[in-house]
Amino acid sequence: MTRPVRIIGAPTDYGANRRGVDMGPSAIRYGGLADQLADAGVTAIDDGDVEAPPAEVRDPDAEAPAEGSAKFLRETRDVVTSLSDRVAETLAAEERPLVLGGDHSVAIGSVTGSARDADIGLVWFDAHGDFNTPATSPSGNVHGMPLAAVLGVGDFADTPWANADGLREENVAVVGLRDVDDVERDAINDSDVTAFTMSDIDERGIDAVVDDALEVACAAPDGIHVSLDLDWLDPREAPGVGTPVRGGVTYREAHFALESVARTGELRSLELVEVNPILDEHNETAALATELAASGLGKRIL
Ligand SMILES: NC(=[NH2+])NCCC[C@H](N)C(=O)O
Ligand SMILES: [Mn+2]
Ligand SMILES: [Mn+2]
Repeated sequence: MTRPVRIIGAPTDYGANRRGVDMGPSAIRYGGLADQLADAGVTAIDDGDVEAPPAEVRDPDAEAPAEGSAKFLRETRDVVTSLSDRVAETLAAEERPLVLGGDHSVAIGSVTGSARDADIGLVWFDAHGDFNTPATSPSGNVHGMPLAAVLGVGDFADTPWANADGLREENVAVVGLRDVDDVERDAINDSDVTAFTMSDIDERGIDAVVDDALEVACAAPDGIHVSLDLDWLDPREAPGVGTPVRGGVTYREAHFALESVARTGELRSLELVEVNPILDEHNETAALATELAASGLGKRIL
């Protein structure tokens, strides 16, 4: 399946704890995305960015819920709703969306768009569970909530714009967990999502864990969405992220995982999130994101 790739930037930082991740799409483009995709042998069309006014431009008090519940949820809704449409239109045109974040809240748009009129699987590569809800979040940051949002977990059951129609917990795998909040841990354990921690990777190796994760996701009939939070990698490899956690996967483990994604032939849509160029070292995290995208889209060593 060599569908053309359509690049869609979602330059938000509403959901993050640190500013700057809204510059992620530029950093990733500047970091060599077009060249990497050419190396992967894919035709890429850059669709520019969805509209996402900087947080300063909006009135943060307008209809904002109380601090600690969900900050900038209204702004997030506006952006992810248009992103969701762009992703769905891209798929309807037989193209493959490549979404560039932005903070991880943009996944609400990518996943709802990808799961519109389709039953999809989801692989979530992340140090974090992103399984909080406005009621359980310790921070109020929506980037810690998108997986719960698309699955309609807890109070997100009453937030239809954030729920993905064609996604079931049984087809969701999270890989690389190492920083999970207490209530979030219970919610993950109570769900039908399959979660693999860094300890699972230590014990079984990246190949066994990624194989299992892909089996969970690829059981869905219409392909998989892959959401790659760059904080999945160890901060030594990916310093340019807002919520770094020690003990992440290595450079080669990450490439291997994305190469495994490409081998399934089931990749429907892909996103790269949480690249923060302000915190980065010479744009290396953005450049790494472009390389991993290429591996996911079929770039091979030989
Ligand atoms: N996409 C991310 N980087 N998420 C980090 C979430 C951190 C923490 N669990 C929170 O809810 O605030
Ligand atoms: Mn994360
Ligand atoms: Mn995340």
